[in-house]
Amino acid sequence: MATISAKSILFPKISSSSSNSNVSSNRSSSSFLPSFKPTISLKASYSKSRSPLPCSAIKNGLDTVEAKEKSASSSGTKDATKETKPTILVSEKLGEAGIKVLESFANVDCSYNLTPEELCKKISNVDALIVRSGTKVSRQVFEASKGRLKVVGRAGVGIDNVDLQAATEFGCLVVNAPTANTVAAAEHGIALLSSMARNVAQSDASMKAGKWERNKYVGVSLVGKTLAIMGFGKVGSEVARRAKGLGMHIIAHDPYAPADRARALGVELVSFEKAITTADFISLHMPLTPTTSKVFNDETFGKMKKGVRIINVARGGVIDEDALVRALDSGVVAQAALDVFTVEPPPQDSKLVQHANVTVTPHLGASTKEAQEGVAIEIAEAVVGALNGELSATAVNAPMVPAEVLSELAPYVVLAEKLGKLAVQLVAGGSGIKSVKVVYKSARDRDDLDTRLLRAMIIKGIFEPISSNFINLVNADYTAKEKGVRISEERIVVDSSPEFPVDTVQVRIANVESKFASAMLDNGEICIEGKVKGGVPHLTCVGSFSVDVSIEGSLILCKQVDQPGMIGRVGSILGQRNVNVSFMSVGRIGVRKQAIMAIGVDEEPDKDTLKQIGDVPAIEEFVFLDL
Ligand SMILES: NC(=O)c1ccc[n+]([C@@H]2O[C@H](COP(=O)([O-])OP(=O)(O)OC[C@H]3O[C@@H](n4cnc5c(N)ncnc54)[C@H](O)[C@@H]3O)[C@@H](O)[C@H]2O)c1
Ligand SMILES: O=C(O)[C@H](O)COP(=O)(O)O
Repeated sequence: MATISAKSILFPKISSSSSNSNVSSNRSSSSFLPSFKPTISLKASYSKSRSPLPCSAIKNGLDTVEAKEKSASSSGTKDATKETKPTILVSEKLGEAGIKVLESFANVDCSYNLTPEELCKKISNVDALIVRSGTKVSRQVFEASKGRLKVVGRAGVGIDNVDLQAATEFGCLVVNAPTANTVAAAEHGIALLSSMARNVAQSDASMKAGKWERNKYVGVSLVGKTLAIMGFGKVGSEVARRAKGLGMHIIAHDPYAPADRARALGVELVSFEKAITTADFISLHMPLTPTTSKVFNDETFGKMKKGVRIINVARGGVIDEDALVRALDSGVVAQAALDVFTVEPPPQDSKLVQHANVTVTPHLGASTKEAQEGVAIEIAEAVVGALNGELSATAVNAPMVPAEVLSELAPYVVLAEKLGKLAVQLVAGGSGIKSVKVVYKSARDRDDLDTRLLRAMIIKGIFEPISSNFINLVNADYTAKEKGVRISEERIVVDSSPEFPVDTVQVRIANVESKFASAMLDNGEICIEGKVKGGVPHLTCVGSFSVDVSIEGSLILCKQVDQPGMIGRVGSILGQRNVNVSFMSVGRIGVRKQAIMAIGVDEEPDKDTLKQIGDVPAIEEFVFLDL
């Protein structure tokens, strides 16, 4: 059985050597990969010899550990437990419960208020980084990590402070904690809505200044007023639910929200135009993206009802803050209540913050004890899971693959990587790969096969041996694109058992020369095909020759004229050189015609041995493939 875990789709597993380190491993084996039993123990630390993924990220990690071990042992201070654990940097305050989860698995470095330079300095020594909204995880951070940083955990929802493009390019998974602070943010939105309408903050300040200004702070009622929710996602829906209880009429604008969810809450989904022109109150709950940046500006404020009131617990950047000051000064916007700002903290002399009709809080939406504990546990489990190689349900820059799909595809994932690795070794040096086609034959409907994992693993198999990059599900497509290689896929429905997701997988590489001409089809493509038999990946076709060998160890492919004694001849050359043969298979186009002999070997034969095989007169060509 091939020694690779489906978990390595994401990362080589890092696990703690402490006794409770298997908490998340157990979770992963039972809930994430329920039926797949990897040959690497879930409790084992990864090691160089076992690692199925020779990659810079692994090497960096190992080098660090090994270097530490060397220096520690020479100084007599070796602490094996500490050295074998991954390191997680927490750069902003995280709930205690989350820290405990992290500490049971990793060395945890809680260093708050780091400057960008300090963060870049630390980052090359950590495997994961956990942030809230106050840490900018820029491209420089990923560059400075030199491939060691594998996961960024955002303890909250908004990931606008993380450079996702850079994370993806560096193969770093970004996960967030999208649900635990929803209610807290919604409650804060309602708190701002009510306190703004009744001038709570202003009148509080006035009284504390010794005044009693009952006429100045007459408020407005909420009942019967129209509230427009901009962004009808998790927080927006919860704000709607609560505002309905206050007797408000709720409309919402969200280009992506399902109408039935809105209907179920008695909310009418409307256009942006209708929302901003008819609302008495506008509450913002969309993410900050290039499309939503400064979407509230002079033009859009100009269309609003005079005296509109605005609440923002989403992101400061969705409002053009200078335009809001102008709209407040002109009275178009009567009041604003803001929890978030374009720059946080905003400058002390900010006209917006100082405006008499503005209520502000310092980004407190998620700051309840309950939400912070929840977020901390949610992100800690996601980060530990990701370091364990699991695909996170809250991955932001990788496809989320349901556990049952992953479990079913696990043996095919191994097959896919091996086929990629095999195919690329058949390409003659100097032939630039431009196009790879993957053909999946399956008895299932075309739509009933999620090929993202398989495609990623084929890309990994092809490119990892010929690049210094560590390739995983996060960056596989990006890597292929960056290298200018077009990956296309074709699914062919065949008459076989629908019990298995895939019957065969073919990898075809066009417009290249091959080291082994027999691997080419008449159309000039290198083509190899494999299938899973009894859970083990098998090579079933090379060019137009059928073979049947399990893909493990290394392989010698020989093209010969089919004749008696060939297996014995090659077998005895290998035997004399003490190279153990694990299997042999001959595929031929007809009796005594062209044939391909596939020989599995446990050791790599030396050059002389390979030359002796090549010198056998009936052998026309041969190639040694390292799997
Ligand atoms: N102040 C805080 O402490 C705090 C706390 C939690 C969340 N937030 C912020 O609140 C926002 C919403 O969080 P969420 O958990 O509800 O996220 P969510 O992803 O569940 O909801 C966001 C919604 O916005 C919609 N959307 C996207 N583009 C839009 C557009 N152009 N116009 C209108 N709607 C659009 C999406 O379809 C989605 O339904 C995020 O920006 C998040 O960072 C702030
Ligand atoms: O997007 C979020 O989750 C909120 O803005 C919370 O941010 P915080 O973790 O910095 O409080």
